Amino acid sequence: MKLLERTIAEIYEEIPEVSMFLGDYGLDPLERGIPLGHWLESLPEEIYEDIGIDREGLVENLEEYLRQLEMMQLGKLPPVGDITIIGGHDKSGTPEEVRLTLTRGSVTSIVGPTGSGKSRLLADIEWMAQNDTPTGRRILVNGELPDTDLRFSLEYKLVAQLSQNMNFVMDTTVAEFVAMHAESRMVERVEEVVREIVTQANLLAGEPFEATTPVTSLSGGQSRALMIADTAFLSSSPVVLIDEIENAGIDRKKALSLLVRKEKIVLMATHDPILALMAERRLVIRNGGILKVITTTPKEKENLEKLEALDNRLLALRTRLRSGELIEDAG
Ligand SMILES: Nc1ncnc2c1ncn2[C@@H]1O[C@H](COP(=O)(O)OP(=O)(O)OP(=O)(O)O)[C@@H](O)[C@H]1O
Repeated sequence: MKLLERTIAEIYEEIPEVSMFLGDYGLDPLERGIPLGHWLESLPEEIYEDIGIDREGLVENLEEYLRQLEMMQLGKLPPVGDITIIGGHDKSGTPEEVRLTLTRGSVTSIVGPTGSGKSRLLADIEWMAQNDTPTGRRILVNGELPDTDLRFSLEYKLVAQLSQNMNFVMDTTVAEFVAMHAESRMVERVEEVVREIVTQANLLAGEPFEATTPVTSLSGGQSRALMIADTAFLSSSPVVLIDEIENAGIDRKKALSLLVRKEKIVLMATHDPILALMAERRLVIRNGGILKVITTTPKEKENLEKLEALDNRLLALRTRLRSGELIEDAG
């Protein structure tokens, strides 16, 4: 039920801080058996004039206060060190014999044909599934069942998603955009953090951009680089899910190492062999289930270097193509 529809007595009982919030405005409801919304409506105009805020403003401030309160309480929760995926079943109901723990600072790739269930696995993690999704999987946090409040909290996000397309609609500069995020995260030294994020994003992006560039004029690669740096530095979510980072015109290796350095648990669904081998483990999905868990072998890591050399050659060809050259020698 919405806050304003609940009685003041109920609210005070559950969230005593609300009486402190109202007290700061010199408000102290005597009759507490009525809904908070009714009481606020019943207050004469002069009172709102005295406290210098109208009813909507007061309600907005109360909502913001409650959001911050919730974040502070969540901040006191023990940090997430690892998550565990406990297998359910595939699309045919065959049990998935898996119990897999992913720790901070690790990268896991998810591979499998289209429609095999890669996104479903990411969604199970995002929702901290408890045998209540089509796969029957369960997700543990720090080896334990996650708190129900945590599961359904709007503020606490276990997962930050990086999707292929970033569509900026606001007319702000890069610096303003990042500063807004930093402020909403209640970060201190906002300017310093903004500078760091823009620098890091520039290291990932093929073409440089400035803090003063409007976000709407960033290229696909630049905006993706910005979102990755922003997530690494500002997102409090311990888990980062990446869907198809390929073709984004960014340095994928640096992007991953930036996220790992920030101690995230990174999972990425990918069809790109370079990305798949950069991960230390890959989950092979088939028919909705985790078929195999492969640890990247030393031989594969060696091959990674060859694949990167190949990729660089392709990249060079792409650059030549773009600049209008003939590609008669593909070497
Ligand atoms: N174990 C399962 N049991 C039942 N349904 C499942 C299971 N796993 C996945 N599904 C369902 O199968 C469908 C396809 O899965 P999903 O979209 O995750 O595939 P995908 O591998 O991400 O595909 P793409 O590569 O095309 O994005 C979805 O409707 C999903 O809910």
